[in-house]
Amino acid sequence: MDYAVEIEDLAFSHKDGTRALKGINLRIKKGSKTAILGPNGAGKSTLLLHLNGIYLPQHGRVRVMGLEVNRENEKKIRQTVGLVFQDPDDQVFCTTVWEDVAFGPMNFNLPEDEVQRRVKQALRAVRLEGLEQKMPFHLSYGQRKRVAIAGVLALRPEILVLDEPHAFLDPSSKSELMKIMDGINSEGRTIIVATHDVDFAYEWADDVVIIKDGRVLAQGGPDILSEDKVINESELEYPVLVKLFRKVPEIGYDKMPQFVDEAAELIRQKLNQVKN
Ligand SMILES: Nc1ncnc2c1ncn2[C@@H]1O[C@H](COP(=O)(O)OP(=O)(O)OP(=O)(O)O)[C@@H](O)[C@H]1O
Repeated sequence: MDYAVEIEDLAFSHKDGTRALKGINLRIKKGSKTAILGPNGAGKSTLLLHLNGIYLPQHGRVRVMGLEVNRENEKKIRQTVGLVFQDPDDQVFCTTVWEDVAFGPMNFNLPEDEVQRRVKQALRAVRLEGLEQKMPFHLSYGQRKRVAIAGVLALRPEILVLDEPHAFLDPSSKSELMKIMDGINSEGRTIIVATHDVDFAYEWADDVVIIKDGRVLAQGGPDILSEDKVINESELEYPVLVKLFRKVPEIGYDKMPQFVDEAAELIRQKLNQVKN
């Protein structure tokens, strides 16, 4: 099995002494869509910041695409792993949208025509064409978030890491972002998302990692989000579909539905049985 991320016994304390990570062991499959879930303060952001070397391991090790995360590999790591912060205002700072998205590729000294090509493609991917000359400051929050994503996409990272990409986005921007992420994943890139949104994780991810109190509590397919033990220990909630189907066990199902269409089909089958 090929892994995009391999973490062994990672521990990390912040400068004020807060022990944010207390021995994380985790492997994330290459090409997967992985959701990292956990309550506030669980250590998700601290973990993500280790994936592109913003934080370096104080104890244990982190490898991305086989590369050890350490100071010597810093430049390669930043090219391999693109990190989109929770708040776009921590990331978007240039005078125009175009300059902002071009900033990363220019910093890697790519030729001018290659920079132009990448910026154009990244802006197309996040559907921000036509806003190239706007000041990011004059855009909406959701649009600034997409500028931040485009800036990372323009670096063509093999692993894309997003911290709470849905925070403060309206429902249509959320589903648009989901399509953008799926498009990037279909090119074979690994996508890792930290989120509080269990419904999103249940529907979108093919691997779910639950972090609590600086440790990995559980990892597996999205169906782990229907397990009592996992939900009780993690302080998360069941996804809405799971909540609904747990209340009507008489519908009868072999496997808890993961998608609305699947759930609708089960209900339809049950109604037909009743009618006949
Ligand atoms: N820069 C920092 N300095 C000191 N403590 C920090 C810092 N950043 C995070 N922490 C602490 O480390 C722990 C883990 O925080 P982290 O932000 O990684 O959690 P999280 O799971 O991302 O939380 P949330 O879901 O609320 O964003 C928390 O106790 C937090 O207060």
